[in-house]
Amino acid sequence: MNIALFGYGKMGKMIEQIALDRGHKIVAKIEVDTKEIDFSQMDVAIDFSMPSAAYENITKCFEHKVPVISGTTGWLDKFEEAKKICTDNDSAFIYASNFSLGVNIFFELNQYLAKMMKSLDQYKVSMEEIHHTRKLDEPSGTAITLAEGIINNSDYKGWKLENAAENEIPITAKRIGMTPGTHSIDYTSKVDSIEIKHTAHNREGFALGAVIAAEWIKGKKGIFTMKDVLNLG
Ligand SMILES: NC(=O)C1=CN([C@@H]2O[C@H](COP(=O)(O)OP(=O)(O)OC[C@H]3O[C@@H](n4cnc5c(N)ncnc54)[C@H](OP(=O)(O)O)[C@@H]3O)[C@@H](O)[C@H]2O)C=CC1
Ligand SMILES: O=C(O)C1=N[C@H](C(=O)O)C[C@H](O)C1
Repeated sequence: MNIALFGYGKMGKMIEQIALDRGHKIVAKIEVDTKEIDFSQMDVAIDFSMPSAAYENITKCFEHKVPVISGTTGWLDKFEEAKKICTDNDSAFIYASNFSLGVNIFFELNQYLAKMMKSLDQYKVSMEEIHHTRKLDEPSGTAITLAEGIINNSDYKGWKLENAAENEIPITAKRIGMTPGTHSIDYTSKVDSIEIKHTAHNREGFALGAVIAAEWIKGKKGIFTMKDVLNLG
């Protein structure tokens, strides 16, 4: 399969390696806002660029009917517009705040736990995410997905990084060294705590998930999620 990489930083380089190992060809590596891009050879585009660049990269691909796997976080204020452009152009799209198998299982576990805790008012939820110091956005896209998973299955109405109200999930974002990505959710009562946690040991899981998603989406049309790709029920 011919893959185009939009963004050739930490993730782009790791995706390239995994894609080559799995027998794919990299037909473009786009690092800046290039005007002259040849879309004709691309079976699938994978965007791991920057919050400020993702929307334009993704929608340009849709206009050329190239399916997109989008891992860039921090641009979701334009997500609905991007989905519309995908549909209008009969293209295909998967956005995931986290492409790793482990985190996608963790997303399911988080929702299950939120349902169980919904009626237990004695427990208060909080979340912590830790990433490397080069990360541009906070909280992480993964933390936002986790918060949405709780909000959709409980009486919590939103999330906040600071000064969360009683019905909002407080999220703490820490930036420490080279940390690839650690997310934990804590329910605390006066007598005990329940914590679930996912720790990425490196970026390989994210990159492999993105390549698997690219393989899965080739030839499809529409908007999908990693739950479709991984058959997680
Ligand atoms: N969904 C997931 O599973 C994961 C998502 N991410 C997200 O992916 C994104 C990238 O992460 P990471 O690779 O670590 O970041 P890096 O900063 O290492 O790489 C980003 C790259 O994008 C390049 N870039 C800048 N402008 C553009 C543009 N207009 N078009 C294309 N590329 C451009 C940068 O070039 P230059 O340096 O020259 O500016 C840089 O090489 C982040 O948003 C991160 O949060 C990361 C890991 C997993
Ligand atoms: O920027 C990163 O590094 C990561 N970003 C994603 C996020 O914002 O959740 C996924 C992963 O945690 C690594």
